[in-house]
Amino acid sequence: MEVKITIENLNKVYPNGNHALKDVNLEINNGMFGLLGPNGAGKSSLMRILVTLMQPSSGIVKMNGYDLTKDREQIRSMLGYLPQDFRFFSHLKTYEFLDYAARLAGMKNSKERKLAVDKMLEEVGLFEARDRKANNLSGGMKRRLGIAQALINNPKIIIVDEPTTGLDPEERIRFRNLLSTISTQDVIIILSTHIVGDISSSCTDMALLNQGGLAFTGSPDELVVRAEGKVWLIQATEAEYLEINEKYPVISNVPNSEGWEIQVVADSINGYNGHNIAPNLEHAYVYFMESNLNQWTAI
Ligand SMILES: Nc1ncnc2c1ncn2[C@@H]1O[C@H](COP(=O)(O)OP(=O)(O)OP(=O)(O)O)[C@@H](O)[C@H]1O
Repeated sequence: MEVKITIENLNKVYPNGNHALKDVNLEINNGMFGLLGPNGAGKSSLMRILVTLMQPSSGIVKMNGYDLTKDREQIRSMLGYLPQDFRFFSHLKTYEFLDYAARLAGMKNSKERKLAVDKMLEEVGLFEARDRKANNLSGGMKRRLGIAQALINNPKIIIVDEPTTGLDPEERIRFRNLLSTISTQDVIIILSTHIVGDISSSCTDMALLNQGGLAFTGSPDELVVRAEGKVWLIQATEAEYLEINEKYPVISNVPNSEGWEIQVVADSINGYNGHNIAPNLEHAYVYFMESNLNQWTAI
């Protein structure tokens, strides 16, 4: 079944006057959707509104036709949420914790619950660890238990806030692959992150938030296209390198026999010995962040 979220003219102004979301318009369909932006961009504010933990100041959000502010019961039954600072009760074992989450989600029949908990533990690769204290699991395992509790109620919309922060690369990849697998099951997964790599490898669509405003929506590939002709590979002497470092955002620097081979993101590199190379999403993100926002006309 198709799932759909529409967000119209969404604003959030905190009581102290902080305007955290400014006229956000967005449509999200089945699959994995990446919400990318630097710290303070408004990602968590948007997530908290979507999971009904916070009211918007104005605007309309609909999920499969249900209105976020009027149909809270229906909306909540569709949602699974993994917050950024997810914690466990220290005394619970892994399966006890998931059983508890299942009860909270309204699964009353204990036999059915046990089946669902075991199945979910298998799915997230924690069945072997089911008797371990949840608190003693590794960082990656804790995140996987976090996603398990978000999924136990078969939600149609799964919202995951900064899920890979603090994970080592192997755990990060494993977690991303898990989300990718889930995203094929007729659900929407919204993944909020400031880590570009989380988006490029797994999301079909994305949005870029900056200072509360939506600066880009589309596929990661469409964002990359915007940086075409803006990424340069320069062969520089030591003195040039220092100069270039002052002028442009340097993406990478590799020493070689003639000095440095440097990647920079810039509209042009007057006078230096360099040529354009194909951009990737990280380049595009840096280009976007460094450019004047006016060049990136809001959609
Ligand atoms: N409870 C609050 N009261 C006042 N201002 C807030 C509150 N929560 C967030 N803000 C402000 O709103 C803006 C957006 O914050 P938000 O946490 O949504 O951004 P974010 O993109 O999730 O960043 P981070 O990754 O750092 O959490 C920031 O300027 C922040 O200081």
